[in-house]
Amino acid sequence: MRTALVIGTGLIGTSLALALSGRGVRVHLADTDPDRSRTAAALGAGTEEQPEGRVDLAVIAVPPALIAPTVAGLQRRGAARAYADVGSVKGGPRRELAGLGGDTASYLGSHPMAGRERSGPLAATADLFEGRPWVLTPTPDTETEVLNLVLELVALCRAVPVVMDADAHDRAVALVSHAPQLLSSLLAARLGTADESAVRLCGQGVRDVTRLAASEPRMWLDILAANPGPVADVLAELAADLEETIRSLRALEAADEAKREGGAAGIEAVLRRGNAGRERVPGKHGAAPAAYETVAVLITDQPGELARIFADAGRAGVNIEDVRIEHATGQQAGLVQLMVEPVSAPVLIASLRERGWSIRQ
Ligand SMILES: NC(=O)c1ccc[n+]([C@@H]2O[C@H](COP(=O)([O-])OP(=O)(O)OC[C@H]3O[C@@H](n4cnc5c(N)ncnc54)[C@H](O)[C@@H]3O)[C@@H](O)[C@H]2O)c1
Ligand SMILES: O=C(O)C(=O)C[C@]1(C(=O)O)C=C[C@@H](O)C=C1
Repeated sequence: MRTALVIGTGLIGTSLALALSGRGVRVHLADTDPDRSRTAAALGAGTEEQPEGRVDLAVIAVPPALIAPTVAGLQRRGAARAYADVGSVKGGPRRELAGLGGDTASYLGSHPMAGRERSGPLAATADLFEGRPWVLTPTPDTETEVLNLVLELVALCRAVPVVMDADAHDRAVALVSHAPQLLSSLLAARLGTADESAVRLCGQGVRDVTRLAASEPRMWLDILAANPGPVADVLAELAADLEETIRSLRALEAADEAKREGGAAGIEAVLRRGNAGRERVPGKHGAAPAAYETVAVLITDQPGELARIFADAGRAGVNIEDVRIEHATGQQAGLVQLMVEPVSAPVLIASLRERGWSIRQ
């Protein structure tokens, strides 16, 4: 692929444009908001100049409801050899494109399973998709050249291609992406009206489960409106689980010992089912979940502390597999949790202590 046109230079469009530009593709950028394409260009994602002829691949990174009309418009002016979108929902846009009389053979619906709770080009990073699944939904009429160009896009972004049927994809993301977004919002919404004395106690657990609640509501309304049935099905099952869990908790309050035992068994069953589900969540780079050991290091909240800790870990010859930062409320300090291979943990602890770091165990 030599040339690409990215329509919609928000988080996803700019991230993939940065990856393509960084690997030598000439990328043209377009957005209905000129500030966004200007910002993306200033970040090095490509040029705001529009292409003179047809580009190899047009990537449509606009909200789901606008994908089909945008693809159809580009196809009418023969903008590219192939068209791919990156929307979070796949069945609807393909059917809408067919309804608009668009060419479904030169279009391939795709969805990178990577993102974040922030929107816009300033949140973009070139490595956003590295090692992440990127769903492709070809149909029997998809042209081979189109599939190959989109596979090249995925390879240039260092993601892992996964082929799926569009409707099966939509049912899958209802469970692994769309319902989690709503559950995060629902829980965070409870904090909105909670007493300040409760909110000030927020620790890492509630931060983890409410991260997604910071997402852009308009974008998510668009995503959920394009996949309402499968998401409602997941939530209905969860509602049944919640009712069962509430019954168990009420039983734990009962005077009758047998009832309390039944309640405890119900709660334990939920927690164990949770353990089993969590174990199935793939680890980094789509690999099997890894059992890392956590080394917790106290840091002061000042510039360069994180860089220094990473450099010291590097000097100890230890690879950091994952990292989390916990900020202490009202203090200029925090706890950095470094996840490492179990064999590396003692080496890292000894080496960091030697270099003056305070380790929490
Ligand atoms: N945010 C995520 O985590 C994530 C992850 C994977 C896929 N997606 C999908 O990627 C797409 C883009 O999401 P995002 O998070 O980058 O959103 P974003 O809000 O950061 O960016 C969307 C951009 O599209 C522009 N835009 C809107 N209508 C346009 C039009 N008609 N023509 C040109 N530009 C237009 C907006 O001005 C904006 O800059 C969506 O379809 C979303 O479902 C999002
Ligand atoms: O990690 C996040 O912040 C995301 O919300 C990313 C996430 C996801 O649910 O995994 C969100 C929506 C996308 O369509 C793909 C990825």
